[in-house]
Amino acid sequence: MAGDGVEVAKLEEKELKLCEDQVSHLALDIGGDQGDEAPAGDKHIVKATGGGAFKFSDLFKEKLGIILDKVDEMSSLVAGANFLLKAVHHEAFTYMDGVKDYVQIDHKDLYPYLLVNVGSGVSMIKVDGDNEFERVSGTSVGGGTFWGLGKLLTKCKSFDELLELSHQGNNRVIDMLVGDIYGGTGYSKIGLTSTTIASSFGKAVSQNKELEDYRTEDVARSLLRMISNNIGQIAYLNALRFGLKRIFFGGFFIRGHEYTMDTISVAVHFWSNGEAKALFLHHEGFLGALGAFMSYEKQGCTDIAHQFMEEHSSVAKSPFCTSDRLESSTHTDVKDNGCIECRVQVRN
Ligand SMILES: Nc1ncnc2c1ncn2[C@@H]1O[C@H](COP(=O)(O)OP(=O)(O)OP(=O)(O)O)[C@@H](O)[C@H]1O
Ligand SMILES: CC(C)(CO)[C@@H](O)C(=O)NCCC(=O)O
Repeated sequence: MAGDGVEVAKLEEKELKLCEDQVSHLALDIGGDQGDEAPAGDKHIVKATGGGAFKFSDLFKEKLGIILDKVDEMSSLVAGANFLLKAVHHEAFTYMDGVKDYVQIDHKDLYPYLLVNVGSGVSMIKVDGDNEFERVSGTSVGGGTFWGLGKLLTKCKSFDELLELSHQGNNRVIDMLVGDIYGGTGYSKIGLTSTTIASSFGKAVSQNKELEDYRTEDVARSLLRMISNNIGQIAYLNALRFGLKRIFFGGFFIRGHEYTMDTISVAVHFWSNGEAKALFLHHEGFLGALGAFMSYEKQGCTDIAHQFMEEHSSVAKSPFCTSDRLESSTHTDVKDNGCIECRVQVRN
């Protein structure tokens, strides 16, 4: 926490509970010592979105004297994605076979697109314009499933550890491939190569092994492939359903992890017969927070949003300008743990 700014960090729910005391310094830094029972008129208002804005509303109010001004989760995600896609030059990229290719988006040709936000669960949103969108689908098999099942199966203590394990693993040890079923060959007549996964975790059925007999690396790898594949497939089917040519994937699950992006890309490529491409967002984990922040402007409180843009953009007046400076600024603030540190001057 800096004296003149606010640091944004991602915390899991259990971490938030553990660090109530530390977080209370936030209140002191923003508003001075108001004590636990600050009078309502003196309380500070902070934009917040997602389930946490509801769930932790009382905690913030009682412990920190901060009122969470709730911004709709889907609107925030869409506003954040639209903003990034218009303002940041190197925001969207494809990822295939280890190659990251930045895609230049023509602002006039941005809509419609499918936004797939992979957090604990997955939301799929058809975006038709600046504030025009519809959540068209979702799946409960998302980042929380990977982390939750992964934790149980591998006894990992952190998400990063689980990702690292998956990086070292070989999914062929546990997944049943088409080749395993077809005696080493593929089923080319219906477009299935011998290495296509026929059944995730399917080999475990006949191998007569206990969980302990598998390497945790291989378990983590199969799990990551299963979930990423499934998300890629459902996303593509929804894009097809609405004739959308672009699918942008965001959410904290992705974390720029190569294998996750590669699997999602392969799934989209496979199901679309190579016609569609998965696009990833450089600032994928912060769409909602950014969108909530942008809502200051919608409310007519242009000062804060504009000030932010003035500090980060070469074209001061327009929050939707193309700006390499914004990009380089956020780049330098990306920390080792994947968090972006964002300092915003708060005016009294
Ligand atoms: N360091 C980390 N610790 C915990 N989870 C992480 C971490 N890094 C990435 N993740 C992934 O991010 C997911 C949570 O993402 P995010 O914070 O965007 O979602 P959420 O807001 O909890 O969920 P939802 O969007 O469904 O409301 C986790 O389930 C996990 O898969
Ligand atoms: C419930 C939300 C929107 C909360 O962010 C998210 O976790 C989600 O989209 N879950 C998937 C729910 C479903 O559509 O099956």
